[in-house]
Amino acid sequence: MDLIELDGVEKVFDVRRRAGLVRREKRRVRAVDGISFRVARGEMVGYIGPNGAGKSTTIKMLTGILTPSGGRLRVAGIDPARERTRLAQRIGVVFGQRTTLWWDLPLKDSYRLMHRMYRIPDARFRENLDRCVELLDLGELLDVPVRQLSLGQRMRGDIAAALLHDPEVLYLDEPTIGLDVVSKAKVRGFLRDLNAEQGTTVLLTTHDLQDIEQLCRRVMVIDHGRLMYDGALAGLHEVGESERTLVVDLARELPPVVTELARTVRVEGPRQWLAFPASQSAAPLVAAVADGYPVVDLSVREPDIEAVIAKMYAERAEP
Ligand SMILES: Nc1ncnc2c1ncn2[C@@H]1O[C@H](COP(=O)(O)OP(=O)(O)OP(=O)(O)O)[C@@H](O)[C@H]1O
Repeated sequence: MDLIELDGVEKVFDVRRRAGLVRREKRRVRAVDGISFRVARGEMVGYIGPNGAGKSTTIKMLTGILTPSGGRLRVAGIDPARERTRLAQRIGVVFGQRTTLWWDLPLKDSYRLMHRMYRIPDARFRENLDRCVELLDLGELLDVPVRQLSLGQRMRGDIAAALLHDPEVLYLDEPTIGLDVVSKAKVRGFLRDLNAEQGTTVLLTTHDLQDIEQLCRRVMVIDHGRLMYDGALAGLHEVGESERTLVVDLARELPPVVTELARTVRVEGPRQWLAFPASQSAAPLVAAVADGYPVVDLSVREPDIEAVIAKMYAERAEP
């Protein structure tokens, strides 16, 4: 069953900006320009794009904070803008850059307030809180005011807050921003387990492509308010025409390897780097190199997803 449905959704902002001392110019910004997609229950989907692409605007429409200018949007069968309060019971939201917790209160008091706000049955609240406290390592932090928490601790506190009422859908906007390697690993591990064990549907916006690589099988790329790609992460390599690299260790220093199957892009002593299209098998290249050169060792490096996406954005930006 599809939990999130968008059909030709648009959001247009009218912005006034100064065009001289007194004159003001009206400008229309198409932040979201006719987006359609479906997310099935239990999916974990990455939603990525460069700055200003329209990601936050989409998330805000999905939570009901913003009303679409056009198109049709449903979350769990609910029109978010019309029934924002009813939808709030079904969704959880985490904004990495902002907290939903009460700054001066100890973490546990924020949770108590949410208990009441969302009218969560006592037993369910206790069970969910216990699970989050254990899995997100919050035990020592419950009595600490939020303003005294580190960024990573606060983020874990925020994720717990978003899950106390058992939402079916969780929107995460930059959940690992500014976190160190250990905290990132903790957050990612928790989200992976949450999705696998509770079946929570997750829509994840991030600039950290490792979040996507480690968590999402499906990724959507948005740019200038339009959906540019929707599919498996692996498929992005083909769209981005990326290359894999065959690293060859030769028995001695030799001139660059010549083969029509690849380009030799780097030579350092007896080691050479040969780039070839990611969509092609490495086998014929390996055979050709081993046949013509004194090979001691070989390894294949996969394309760097960040390079693929950067290339994709750059190509789209060209007129
Ligand atoms: N309230 C608003 N009023 C006017 N324009 C807005 C408003 N909110 C967003 N925009 C514009 O809409 C476009 C999309 O913005 P949005 O915040 O959705 O991008 P984003 O993909 O989330 O970017 P980032 O990665 O920087 O957070 C931008 O051009 C932005 O300036």
